Order: sequence, then C-alpha cells, then structure tokens
Amino acid sequence: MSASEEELFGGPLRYDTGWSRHEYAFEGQTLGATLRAFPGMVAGTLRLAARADRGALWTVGAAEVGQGVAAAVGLVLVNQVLGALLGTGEVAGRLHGALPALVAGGVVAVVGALLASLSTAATGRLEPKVERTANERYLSAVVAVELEAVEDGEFRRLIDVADLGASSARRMVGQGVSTVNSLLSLLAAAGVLTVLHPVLLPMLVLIAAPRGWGAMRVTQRRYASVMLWVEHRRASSLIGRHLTSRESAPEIRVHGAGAFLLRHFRAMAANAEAEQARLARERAGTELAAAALSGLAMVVTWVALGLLVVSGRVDLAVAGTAVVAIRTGSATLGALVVSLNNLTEESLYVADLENCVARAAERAIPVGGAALPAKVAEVRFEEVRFGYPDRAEPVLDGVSLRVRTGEVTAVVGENGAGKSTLMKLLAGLLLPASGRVLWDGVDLREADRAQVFAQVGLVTQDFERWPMTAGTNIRIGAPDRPGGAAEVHEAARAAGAGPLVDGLPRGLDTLLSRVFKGGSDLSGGQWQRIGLARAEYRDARFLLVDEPTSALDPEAEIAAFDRIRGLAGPDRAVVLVTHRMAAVRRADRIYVLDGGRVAEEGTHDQLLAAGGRYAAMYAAQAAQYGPGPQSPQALPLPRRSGPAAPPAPAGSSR
Ligand SMILES: Nc1ncnc2c1ncn2[C@@H]1O[C@H](COP(=O)(O)OP(=O)(O)OP(=O)(O)O)[C@@H](O)[C@H]1O
Repeated sequence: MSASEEELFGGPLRYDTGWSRHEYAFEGQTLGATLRAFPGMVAGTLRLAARADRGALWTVGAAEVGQGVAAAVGLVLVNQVLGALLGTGEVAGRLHGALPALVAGGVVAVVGALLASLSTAATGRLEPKVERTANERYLSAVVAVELEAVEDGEFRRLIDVADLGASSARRMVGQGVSTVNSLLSLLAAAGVLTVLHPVLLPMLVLIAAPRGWGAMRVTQRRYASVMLWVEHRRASSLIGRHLTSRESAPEIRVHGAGAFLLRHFRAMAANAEAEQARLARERAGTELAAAALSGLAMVVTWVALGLLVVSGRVDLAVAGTAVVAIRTGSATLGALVVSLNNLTEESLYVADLENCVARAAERAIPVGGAALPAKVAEVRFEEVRFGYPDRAEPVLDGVSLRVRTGEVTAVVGENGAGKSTLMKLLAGLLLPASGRVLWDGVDLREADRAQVFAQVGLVTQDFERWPMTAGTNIRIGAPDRPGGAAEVHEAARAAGAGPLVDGLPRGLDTLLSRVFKGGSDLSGGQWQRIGLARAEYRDARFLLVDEPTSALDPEAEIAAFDRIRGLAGPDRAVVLVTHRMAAVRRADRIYVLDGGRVAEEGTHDQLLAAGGRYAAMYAAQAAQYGPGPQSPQALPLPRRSGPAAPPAPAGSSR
C-alpha cells in the first residue's frame, strides 16, 4: 500500500472479486490442470465462433489442419532430401536424386504459407463478430431483466465483469487459433520424430519443458500482479480524469486541488512503476533459468544424437531431420504454453460473461402473459406490500388505491415515504410481494408486461439525458412511433420547450452533449422541459410524473404543473408525485403516504377539512410565502403564464 492510497482512499485498494468465479483461480494452476481444461475452453471458443460466423470458423479450422499436415509432410521431405544428399554416388547424381523432394518441399512450403494467410484473413473476420455476438448476448440478456435485478448490487457487479468478457471472447479466437496451430505443428514434429527413432521424442520434451515452465511462471506472476494492482491503477487513472474533468475544473483552480492531486498521481504512478520493474526482473531471472536448463538439455540431446550416429543406430539423414524437428518442435512448445496460458486467462472472463447471461435469464421479465384491454381505464392496488431485498421493513405495506383515466391523481408524503417505489409498481417495473396490482382486473403478475409498458409514460426527476440530438431526446419517448420532425416539434411546443428548441444552434438536430464536437449543453431546467416533451411525445395512457419540476424556476414550475394537469383527458391518467403542495390542489384525488401506508386520501378540500397530515404539510409550505400563520386559501394560485415558458392551452397538445 502506498502513502497516497492511505491518504486519499483510507487504506489499500483491493479488487472486489466476490462476484467473480475465477478469483485468483489462475494462480498456482499447473500445466496439467491447464491441459485438462483445454478441451472445455476450445469447445467454448468454438461455440462462440460458430454462433458468430460458421463459414469463417470452418475456413480457419481447415486452414489450421492443412498447416499441420504441411508441417509433417515438410519434415518427411527434409528427411528424403537429406537421405538423398548424404547417400553414396556422384555429387551430381545425389543432387539429382534430392531434386523431386526439394521441389515437393517448396510446393508444401507455398501451400503452408497460403493456408496461414487464409487462416489469418478468416480469423480477422471472425474476431470482431465473436466480440459483437458476445456483447449482444449479455446486453440483450441484461436489458430484459426485472428492475429489481438491475438495482441489486450483486447483479450489477456481474454486469460490470461481463463487460470484460466480450473483449476476452475476441482475444480467445486468436489465442485458440495459435494454440491449435502450435499443437498441430508439435504433433507433426513429434509424429515424425517417433517414426524416425523412438528415443528422439523424449529428447524434444527434455529441451522444451524448461521453456514451457518458464512461460507459465511468467504469465502467472503477471496475472497475480494484475489482480493485486488493478484497483491501484484504476484509482490513479481516476485521479487523472478528475484533474482534467470539466466538473472539477473550478475547484481544481480556486482551491488549488490540482497540485495536491498531481502529487498523489505521481506517487501512485511511481509505485506502479516499481511493481512493473519487479515483474521485469523476475521475468528476466525465470527466462534465464529456463534458457540455461533448456540449453543443458540441448547439449545432452546433441551428445546422445552423436552417439546414436557413431554407433550406427541412426543414419546421418535421420539425425539431420531430427535436428530440424527438435528445433522447430521446441520453439512450438514454448509458443503453445504461452497461448494456452492466455487462453486460460481469457476463458475465465468469458465464463463470467456466460454466468451473467445465465443469471439474467433467471431474472428476466417474463415474455407474454394475459392480454390487457387495448385501452385500460383503471389500475387498482389491493393491499400491496413491497420491500427491497436489503431491508427488513417493507417500504409499502397494505397500500390500496386506484388510478383512473380522465383523472389527475397526486401522491404526497415525506422523504422516504415510498412514493417513488409506488410509481415503479404502478409502471409495472416492480411486482408486489403480496397483494395485487390490477390493470382493468388483470393481475400484474400474470399480465403481458410488454402491454403494460406500452400504456405507461414516465417522467422522473433523474430522467435520462441522452447524449444525442434534441430531436432524438424527444423521439426516444416512443421510438417505434412513425412520427416525423413536425410531431417532435409539436411535442416540444406543447411541453413548453418550443422556444428552447428553436433557440438551439441547429434546432432539433442540435447535439445535446459537450462530449462530442459541436455539442451544446442545457441547464437543469431546460433539460426538464425536454423530459416533459419526451413524455408528451410518448402519448401514453398512464403518465407517471415523479418530481418533475425540481430544477425549474418558479414561473416555469407553475407553467409546467399547469401543462401536466392539462395532459389528463378522458383517455389519459396523470399520476403526480411532488413535494410542491400547491401543485396538487387541483388533483382529482390525493393520496398521502406515511411510512409506506396510505394515511389519508381525498380531494384537496376534503383533506384540508380533515385537518390531518395533509393539512399540516400544506400549512407548513403556505407559511413560507408570508409572515405569520396563513390559511391555505391565502397561498397564491398558480399563474397560467410566464415569460420563461408560455404554457400551451390546456388540452391543446392532443
Ligand atoms: N433500490 C432500492 N434498494 C433499497 N432500498 C431502496 C431502494 N429504493 C428506495 N429504497 C428505500 O425505500 C424507501 C422509500 O424510498 P422511495 O424512493 O420510494 O421514497 P420517496 O417517498 O419517493 O422518497 P423521496 O421523497 O425522498 O423521493 C427509502 O427508505 C429508500 O431508502
């Protein structure tokens, strides 16, 4: 741990591997275990590749097998050439005798080179497709899970690590091809050596084994170091990002935080550099030891081969071929160990991706279910109870209410009363633990959820600010609606975002993101108008609006509430969650949530007359507008117009 880690982060940063099935699995793995896992890894790679591009996979397979055969044939031809050259007779005659094998050897070398380039081209075609297929597999699985899974911390970490799996899948193709290639060349060399003389095969193993061991040690040490240092690296790149980010720029300058962070950035980088140097030293030592052992084995081999030749057990041509086969074979074995190690490492990440896909399938929103009426008129809660997994107490407990088209329903209550949770149940995003949510009598648990979502529009406080054009930011409320620019513009106008959109440098085509060149940014209140325009464009039967106006100025807020109320019509229900009591006065029905229960319900007048919680909350806010206690009636009525955003006439949007 570095002093900077202690000072900035309160202690050593460790990679959270709780989610991962391969926590340090690779460390201490033996060559035998890697070899045993090999068929499974190859099968996994083949499955991914077959899904991505079957044709390219066949091409790669055939080209690799062809190269293996070419390598074996090449060695046999070397043996024939040497046999002819080292035979008896005139030099010219011996050369003549070697010619056919030499020509055949040339042809085989050309065929081998062609097959290698064919394999390279097909692998290059396959790799991006495998990455895309793997990405699509987990993205489409994650997009379809219940909201409750997305909010679950464990599942979130699975999603994060699955993201690494897709690029690993891509690299697995290349590593798989190298492994198969090395394996086949090695088999060719081993086969030829065995045929030449049985004692030659152990010689190959003797020379190659130390290099294999060295490669394995180096890879494992690197992996262990990466696992240990990954958080440290992430932290120092985090500091780098904050040093240059737009958000932190004012504080960096005014508070002088730049020099402070730079100092820690340098200190943390120095630690990482020391680790890299240590790894390099260890690697150099291991490789030197492996080379020494391998060299020793080579000396023993050449001596043994010499003795075999001298004693007449092996003729010169065979010995010559053996030298070639042993040299190519031992180089191939070294490459095999490296690619096998890489394959093992990558396959662990791909296994995490597969794990995420499997978990996502278990938590997917069911497809199909009971059909809803085309135009649902009422959603009813019956004794609904709901709790989050990490909380003992339920957030909603025995909630009964109803929401009807043609009405504005308001939900009020203190922070943490359960209002937003209730909205998510209304939207069909969460299912009750007990009780029922009925869509025109159809239980949400059995209902076709796609049909539920089709009738819902959402505007939340933290609605998405897509880093795309203003038009797309509105159109994305109903991506399947075949509306053109006129409809989008009309939605913007109806939501009070007309002047805003018109004032943008390229109107609806203006990119609302400073991340890209030529992009513009909006203020919080301007973004909220875009959010309302999106809801307007969606044109849903049940419009759920959760704290929509927190960033609007007072005039714009009043106009926005008027507009939201105006959206209710015979064909639409508006449900409004807000802390602004003035905004709920004209709601048709108001529910007061307290501690997850409906404490009161009724109209504004009924609730005031009851003198309960609602009346107290209303009086508390009204008191802020003037000195001394005020009657609720003294609260200023919402004005219907304001210079910031002229409201559309009620109902004009439809
Ligand atoms: N995803 C979640 N996981 C666990 N607990 C949650 C989650 N979302 C909300 N809660 C908890 O549930 C309770 C109700 O939260 P909710 O957001 O529904 O309240 P709210 O009435 O909308 O509050 P606010 O007025 O502050 O927006 C809170 O105590 C909150 O901490």
